[in-house]
Amino acid sequence: MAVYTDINEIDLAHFLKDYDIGELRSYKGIAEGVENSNYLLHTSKGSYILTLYEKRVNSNDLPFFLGLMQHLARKGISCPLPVGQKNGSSIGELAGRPAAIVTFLEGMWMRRPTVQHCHALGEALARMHVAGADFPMRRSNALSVDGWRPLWNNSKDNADRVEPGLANETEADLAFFEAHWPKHLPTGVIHADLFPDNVFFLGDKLSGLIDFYFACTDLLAYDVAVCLNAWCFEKDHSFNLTKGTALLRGYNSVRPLSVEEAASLPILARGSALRFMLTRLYDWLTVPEGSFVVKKDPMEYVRRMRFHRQIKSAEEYGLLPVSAAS
Ligand SMILES: Nc1ncnc2c1ncn2[C@@H]1O[C@H](COP(=O)(O)OP(=O)(O)OP(=O)(O)O)[C@@H](O)[C@H]1O
Ligand SMILES: N[C@@H](CCO)C(=O)O
Repeated sequence: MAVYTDINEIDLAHFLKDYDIGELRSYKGIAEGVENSNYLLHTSKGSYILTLYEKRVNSNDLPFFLGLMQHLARKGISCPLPVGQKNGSSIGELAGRPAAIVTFLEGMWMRRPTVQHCHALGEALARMHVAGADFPMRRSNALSVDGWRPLWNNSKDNADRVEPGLANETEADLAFFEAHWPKHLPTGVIHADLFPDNVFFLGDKLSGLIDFYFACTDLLAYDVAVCLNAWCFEKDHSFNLTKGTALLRGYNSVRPLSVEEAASLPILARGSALRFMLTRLYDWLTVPEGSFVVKKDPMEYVRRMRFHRQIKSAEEYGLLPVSAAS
């Protein structure tokens, strides 16, 4: 569960004096999430989410994350809106942690996304990319190709404990990406972690995007690749072509991928599978048993890496040829 930092009602009431969100009626920790501590607040003015940023979030990045949510919300993207303090700042401190309050989004995330959900997700992702185009701040992606080797160096000696041969397999992939990673594709603001648990729906209608704490400036098509990995594989690890087609069709209906982006999709999908394998592997090997962090299975993403190695073109993910798509 993700409540690493405990708060008490006295400190919370004191913290809330800096905000104009009414009287506190109740608060409770939210079990979901991995990175930060989240609380649901009910006040006389409504419901809010209080986030205490834990060690893995660099407080220097908070103005980017919170500024981005403000920018996207202003452009009509449904995402949490940071609530300003009376002095205008959106970042405070509580229990020794940087903390922020954002508006509560209605909806729930889909444990088993359908083809319709994948289509809606593709559309929403493209809308977010378009809305982010004039966001003035930049943040480089610490978890792109240059960041993978340092991350890998922490795990490589123990990787074969997860599966014999994984160390050599990963080394070969890293060398491949370092030599071939695309550099000249369109860039902009990407979410970089738009998994189903970060997308809320009310029925089949997408109601909002949350968790912008990996957002950064990077290749837009990389975000599409992350979503293909996160949304279009089934529990038995097979790729669902119908879901891939729906996701890409949804995306293309708002922001058509260029020919170059489409051609790079296989390497981007393979690279983003490696990125999630590496962070999962690190947690798998380092987070002690019985800790609050829910460890996710790195092998799920090793299987995806193997799948993407066989892919020759974006059509195999369901991208329709340009003439058929229009
Ligand atoms: N604005 C919001 N409105 C409604 N619920 C929210 C909101 N923000 C967060 N939550 C709830 O808190 C949970 C955890 O949030 P979030 O995903 O941001 O946490 P996290 O620790 O950064 O997790 P991770 O990075 O592992 O996805 C969500 O699954 C959701 O239940
Ligand atoms: N979405 C990530 C975890 C949190 O960012 C994963 O599934 O590995």
